[in-house]
Amino acid sequence: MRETTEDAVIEAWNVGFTYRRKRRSTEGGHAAVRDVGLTVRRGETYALLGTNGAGKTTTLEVLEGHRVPTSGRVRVLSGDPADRRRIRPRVGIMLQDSGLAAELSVRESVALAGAISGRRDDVDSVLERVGLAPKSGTRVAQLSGGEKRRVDFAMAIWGTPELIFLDEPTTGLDPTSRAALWAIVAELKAAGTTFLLTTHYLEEAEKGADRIGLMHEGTLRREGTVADLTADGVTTVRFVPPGAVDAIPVAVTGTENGLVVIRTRTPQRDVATLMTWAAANGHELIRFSVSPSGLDDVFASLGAERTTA
Ligand SMILES: Nc1ncnc2c1ncn2[C@@H]1O[C@H](COP(=O)(O)OP(=O)(O)OP(=O)(O)O)[C@@H](O)[C@H]1O
Repeated sequence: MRETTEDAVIEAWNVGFTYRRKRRSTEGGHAAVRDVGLTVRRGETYALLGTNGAGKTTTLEVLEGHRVPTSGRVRVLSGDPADRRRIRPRVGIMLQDSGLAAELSVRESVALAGAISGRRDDVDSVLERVGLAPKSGTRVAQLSGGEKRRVDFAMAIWGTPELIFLDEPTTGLDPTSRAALWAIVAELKAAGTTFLLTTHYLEEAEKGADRIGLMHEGTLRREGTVADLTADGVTTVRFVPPGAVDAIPVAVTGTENGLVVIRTRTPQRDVATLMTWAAANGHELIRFSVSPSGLDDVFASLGAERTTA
C-alpha cells in the first residue's frame, strides 16, 4: 500500500466497488470499480474522465463516503469520508442526481442545504454568484434542467468548503453557463479549494483541471497532466482520400467523417512520402492537416483497450 502524501486531501488505495445483485448476496454482483488508486493534493483540480459506465460516478460516491468500498481503503481530509459529522462542514458535494424537493423555492432549497452543511454563507450572495437571483422565489418544479444543475452547484459551493466534489457539473448547461461555472471553480481554486470532478467534456478538463484520470471499464487506465497524457509522440495526419484508400503509400489507421486518418510516430517521413506521392500522381490532398495527439486521441484509444482483469 502506498504511503500517505503529506498534502493529500483525497487518498484511495486499491479501491474496488461491486454492486450486489441481490440483497445480502455477495456473489454475482457487478464489479463497477477495480483497484483504483489515486491521490488529490490540496488546491488541485482533478478531473475523472472516461467512457460511459467506466465507474466514474461510483468512484466519486466511494470517495464522497456515500458508498463503502468493497475492497481497498479511502481517506478524505485525513479520515473516514463516511464520518458525516466531520466531513459535512468541510466538503461540498454536487451529485449527478440531487433529488431536489420540487415544492421548495430555489432560495429555500439552497438555504436548507446550507443550514444542513453547517457552513456559513449568505443565500442572496450565493444565488447572485451562480446567476439564480432572478429565480430565487421560483419553485424547483418550475426550473429548467440547467437551472436545477445550478441550484445543485450553489449547494456544493455554499460556505466555500475546503473540498468540492462535482459529478458532471456542466451536463445540461448552455455554453455561457458552463463558462460561468468554470469561472467560479477557478475563483474558489485560487482561494485554495480542492476539486474532484467528473465530466464528459474533454475541452473543459483540458482547460480547467490540473490533472486528469482516465477510466475505462472500472479501472483507472491513465493519469497525469494533459502534457503527460499526450506525450506519446503520436501525430495525426488527415485528408480526404483522392482515390482508393489502399493506394495510399503510408499505413492508414482508419477513416473519420470522410477523412483518412494516419496516426504516426514518424510524421516528417510520412508527410514527405505523401507529398511526393500526391505530386507524382497529380492528387490534391483536400483538407490536409497534421496535428499532435490531443486528449481526444488518448480518449479514443481507451475504447480500443481490452479489460485485463
Ligand atoms: N445502482 C447500481 N446497481 C448496479 N449497477 C450499477 C449501479 N450504478 C451503476 N451501476 C453500473 O456500474 C458501472 C459503472 O457505473 P458508473 O455510473 O459509476 O459509471 P460512469 O463512468 O459514471 O458512467 P457515465 O459516464 O455513463 O455516467 C456501470 O456498468 C453501471 O451500469
